Amino acid sequence: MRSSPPEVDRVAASRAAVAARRARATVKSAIAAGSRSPLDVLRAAFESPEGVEGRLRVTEFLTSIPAIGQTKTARIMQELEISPSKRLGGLGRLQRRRLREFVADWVASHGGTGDRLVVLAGPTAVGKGTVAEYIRRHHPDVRLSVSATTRQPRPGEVEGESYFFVDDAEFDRLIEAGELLEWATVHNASRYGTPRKAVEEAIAAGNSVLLEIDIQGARSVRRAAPEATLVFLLPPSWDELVRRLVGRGTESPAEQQRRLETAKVELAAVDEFDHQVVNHDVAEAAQEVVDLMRSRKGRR
Ligand SMILES: Nc1nc2c(ncn2[C@@H]2O[C@H](COP(=O)(O)OP(=O)(O)O)[C@@H](O)[C@H]2O)c(=O)[nH]1
Ligand SMILES: Nc1ncnc2c1ncn2[C@@H]1O[C@H](COP(=O)(O)OP(=O)(O)O)[C@@H](O)[C@H]1O
Repeated sequence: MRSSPPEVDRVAASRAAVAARRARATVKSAIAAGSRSPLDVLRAAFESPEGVEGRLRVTEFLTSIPAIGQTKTARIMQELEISPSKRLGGLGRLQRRRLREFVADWVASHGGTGDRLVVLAGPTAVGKGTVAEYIRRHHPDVRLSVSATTRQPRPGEVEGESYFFVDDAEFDRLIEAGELLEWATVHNASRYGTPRKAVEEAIAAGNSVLLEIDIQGARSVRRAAPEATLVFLLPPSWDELVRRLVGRGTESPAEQQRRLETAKVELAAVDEFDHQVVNHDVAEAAQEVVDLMRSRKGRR
């Protein structure tokens, strides 16, 4: 005999589903923030397949691990021969073993001492902004530094998200007070600088921070923080760089010409950098940068 009308059952079931989703989100954030080891989550999932951890999809679990994005997850799933719909609790014995071995290797080679401060620089229009934006959207564990600038906001740009827009007097004050980790005048136009405090606080809290700045700024960071990792974003070819600059259509032909002259000089700086990433495809370049943020073996 029913003890409650069907609507009550439905409400209770949907409440339970929301609670279960929340619980899974909590586990994922804990993995992403590094406060819970992925191996510990696997152990819990295999012990009680119907528990929160056991109900996590393998894809959700993998993408929660810092430096594993969607592209890499798809590749791992294929290698481990696990279908994308599988939950951790629903894996067979062989799949469990393969996944555990994979995660143990990953933790051993990526855990703990990842490179915390990473600079992404490169010539004009190579795609720095595009790759940084992709990382912001797909890798929420990576903190992107928000620069201060004296340039005017463009339509759609948000104060404190795109930049901190300040006037010349305030920028002078920031420099004098030592509040900038580095700063530079970019494209002979406006001044841009990295607020020091936000970077230091994020690193102290155990987060990785990415600075998308120009090449002069990258050199200043190297002086101020020698432990930082410098990544140079390269275009697939010179012609493609020209196409991207022209295609973006945000500069006049004269300004484009000037920037291309600067780009030639900047490309010569590539050897000063720890790593080079070619921006063929935005998602792949972003994944490479994120991987470098964690790899201990990556440094030259
Ligand atoms: N040194 C330095 N360069 C920055 C900083 N923030 C942005 N930049 C660089 O300033 C340049 C101009 O950026 P932006 O005004 O967004 O214009 P866009 O590159 O033409 O879209 C880019 O090369 C950025 O990498 C910063 O804090 N410090
Ligand atoms: N991998 C890519 N393939 C094709 N076009 C790209 C790629 N990355 C960026 N772009 C395009 O190139 C132009 C310049 O990119 P942008 O991010 O503004 O460069 P930067 O910040 O280095 O000056 C933009 O129009 C952008 O959409």
